[in-house]
Amino acid sequence: MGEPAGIGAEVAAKAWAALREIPGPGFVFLGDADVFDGVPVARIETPEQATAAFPTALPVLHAPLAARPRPGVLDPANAAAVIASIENAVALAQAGRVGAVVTCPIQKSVLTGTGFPHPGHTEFLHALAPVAPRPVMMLASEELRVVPVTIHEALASAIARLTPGLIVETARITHDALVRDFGIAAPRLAIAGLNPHAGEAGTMGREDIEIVAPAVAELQRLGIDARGPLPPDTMFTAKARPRMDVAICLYHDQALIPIKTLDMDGGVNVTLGLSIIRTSPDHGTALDIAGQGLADPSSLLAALRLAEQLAARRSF
Ligand SMILES: NC(=O)C1=CN([C@@H]2O[C@H](COP(=O)(O)OP(=O)(O)OC[C@H]3O[C@@H](n4cnc5c(N)ncnc54)[C@H](O)[C@@H]3O)[C@@H](O)[C@H]2O)C=CC1
Ligand SMILES: NCC(=O)COP(=O)(O)O
Repeated sequence: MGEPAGIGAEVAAKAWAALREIPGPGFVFLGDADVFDGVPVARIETPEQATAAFPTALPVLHAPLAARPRPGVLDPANAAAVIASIENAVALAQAGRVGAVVTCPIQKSVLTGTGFPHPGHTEFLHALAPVAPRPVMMLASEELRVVPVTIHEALASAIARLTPGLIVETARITHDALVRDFGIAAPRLAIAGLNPHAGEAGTMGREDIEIVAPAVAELQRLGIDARGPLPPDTMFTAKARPRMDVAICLYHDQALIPIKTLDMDGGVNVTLGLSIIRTSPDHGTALDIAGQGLADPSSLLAALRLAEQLAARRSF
């Protein structure tokens, strides 16, 4: 469902309209059926009914919101329903009743404002369905995959928390997921440096020498094809991108700026290190355009396509 005041329901309805006549499993919306205006909705009782309903109506497992949503106007009264829809989706995936969870964007500050302890889906989903020791966020598009080692935290604390161990653990989880879920036999990892020019031999910061380089050495010792620390300003160029299967970046924006700049429409957020499959569009709640019919469903469609491919690989 995502944030009810955002564009989640609009892109879900547009994605349904785009997919309804295409053979495939379809999807079921977990949330309030009454948020859809001018869209045929099928209130189904079980997720198993979704595929049959999909060609004629948007299947919804109805769970009412506490307050009627107003586009662009956040209401903490609906936070519990937003959280419950994520929990319910995960429970259905854990029970094998759906192949994957595709989340619509949440307004993180609203949830944390009500005492929700997780900074984003990624951390919450890992608390619900962990496999690896930590959650890993990957954003993937046709021409680039990126992973931020630190995720939803202030830049100062992200830098303070960097250790060789954290980089190695994140890179190993990423490597294993690329092998298992993406079918890449020997993934090539490009590890970003932290400082300008990857520290310029220590003259612009010691972190690249003391934290990143030892992590790269350890990954190489483990037999992983890892290179770095690479100067962050040139590692994403058109010539450099084909030389990597994933860029391991050190903080959120180092990873997300290049991929969103290159392909905001085709980018998909995938959580690694879970027992279930989870994808999501790369964009947020877009409160500034909510309720105006302007929201582009491309990234949600890409997230649905990738979820289907990953589920097929795990033989759902
Ligand atoms: N997976 C998730 O739950 C995510 C949630 N968010 C949350 O979304 C909220 C807003 O974040 P922002 O940084 O403002 O990013 P945003 O992606 O919501 O919006 C940035 C700009 O892109 C436009 N935009 C976004 N998606 C669009 C679409 N599908 N079609 C047309 N235009 C679109 C918006 O109108 C806005 O001008 C924050 O609370 C953030 O935490 C952000 C990213 C992912
Ligand atoms: N900017 C990406 C993002 O915030 C996605 O977070 P999550 O809610 O998927 O963990």
